[in-house]
Amino acid sequence: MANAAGNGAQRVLIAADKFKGSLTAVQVAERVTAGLRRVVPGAEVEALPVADGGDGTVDAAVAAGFERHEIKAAGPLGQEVTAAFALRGDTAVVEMAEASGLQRLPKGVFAPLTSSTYGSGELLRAALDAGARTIVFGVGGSATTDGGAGMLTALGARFLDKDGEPVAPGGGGLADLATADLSGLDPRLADVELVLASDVDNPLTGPKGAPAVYGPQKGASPDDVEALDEALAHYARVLENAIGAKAAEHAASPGAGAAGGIGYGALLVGARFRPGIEVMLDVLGFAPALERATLVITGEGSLDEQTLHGKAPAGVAAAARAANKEVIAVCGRLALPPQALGRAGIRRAYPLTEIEPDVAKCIADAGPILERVAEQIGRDFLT
Ligand SMILES: Nc1ncnc2c1ncn2[C@@H]1O[C@H](COP(=O)(O)OP(=O)(O)OP(=O)(O)O)[C@@H](O)[C@H]1O
Ligand SMILES: O=C(O)[C@H](O)CO
Repeated sequence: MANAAGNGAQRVLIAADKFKGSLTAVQVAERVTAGLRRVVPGAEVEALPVADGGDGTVDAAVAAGFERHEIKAAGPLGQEVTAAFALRGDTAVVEMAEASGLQRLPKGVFAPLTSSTYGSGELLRAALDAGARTIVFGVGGSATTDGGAGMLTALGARFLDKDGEPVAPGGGGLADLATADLSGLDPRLADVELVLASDVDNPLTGPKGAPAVYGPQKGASPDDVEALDEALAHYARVLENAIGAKAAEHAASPGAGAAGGIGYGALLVGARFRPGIEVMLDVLGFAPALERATLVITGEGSLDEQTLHGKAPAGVAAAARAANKEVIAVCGRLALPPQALGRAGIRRAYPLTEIEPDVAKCIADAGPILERVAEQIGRDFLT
């Protein structure tokens, strides 16, 4: 294939997300760089691992120069976990999945009714303690469906049952909620810019709400989904009694249903919703890197229908297309036809399965196979 630059002087920007389950975004960038350099030893390559607010977001920020801060926080089941946030100057990147993500559950365990976001609130508090004035709150990949009640509790809110006792952790416990009191919320929240960097734009409840759409991936049965939907709707009504109509407006807003409704909790404390990949591209310094590039390589584990709905490669491709830069993609598996890729601004995708048809092998041996894929890209675009 002809080199798009026509003179062998491509400047490549690798801006890919992780291959979930096989490679981190940093490893994807390293392997692609290694493969390209094997074909063109002096290739100009810049790596900018990306994330969409879900798991991997703190790692991407750290790769872009943020400092990693670790704290002990509550995991989804209340167990102690080590969770990190990222800080640069007075901007923090807090990833809810660090404390409350699916990967924080013991292997094979799901707890759709009882998982709590308390640890995410502890992470936000730690970011405030560290002096953050802007907090990018990346959400997605959660184990939880508690409407952010755990997070708000860690930040000073009180959620009580009819006997004045705290309700049980998790979305299930919200069915017993009688009163909500937000008066004790950390006052520093009023002074920070809080950005809800969300992977999805669902409302809190209803057919497109958090329990119905994302409950099943957290192990919720149809009965659990119904119970969670009712509990979250009840929670929103109790909050409406406590703070007025804006509670109901937030529940219906885009992103309220992100990460089991933690989006709703974040909106209640003044967060502004933005698509996660857009926020992260800003935070990571994508625009200046894009300006330097002539060819962009994006990607993720599975390029599929979901990718087109605001996932990292779609966000990267949209920004690159707007800047008139050529975009190709690497992925583990490819489930999109060339026309759909084209519409998303991706000229060509290179799945690992083109080299190794056995998906299990592609996952087990992802790094070396990705290097071979990158060698092919080097031959197609850099020589
Ligand atoms: N090395 C690989 N080879 C083949 N398929 C892979 C490989 N790594 C990951 N996958 C596929 O990609 C899926 C993960 O997809 P992906 O990395 O796009 O994350 P996701 O589930 O869309 O979540 P997120 O929104 O966090 O990116 C895996 O379940 C698997 O099917
Ligand atoms: O965590 C979740 O529920 C999904 O990633 C959607 O935000």
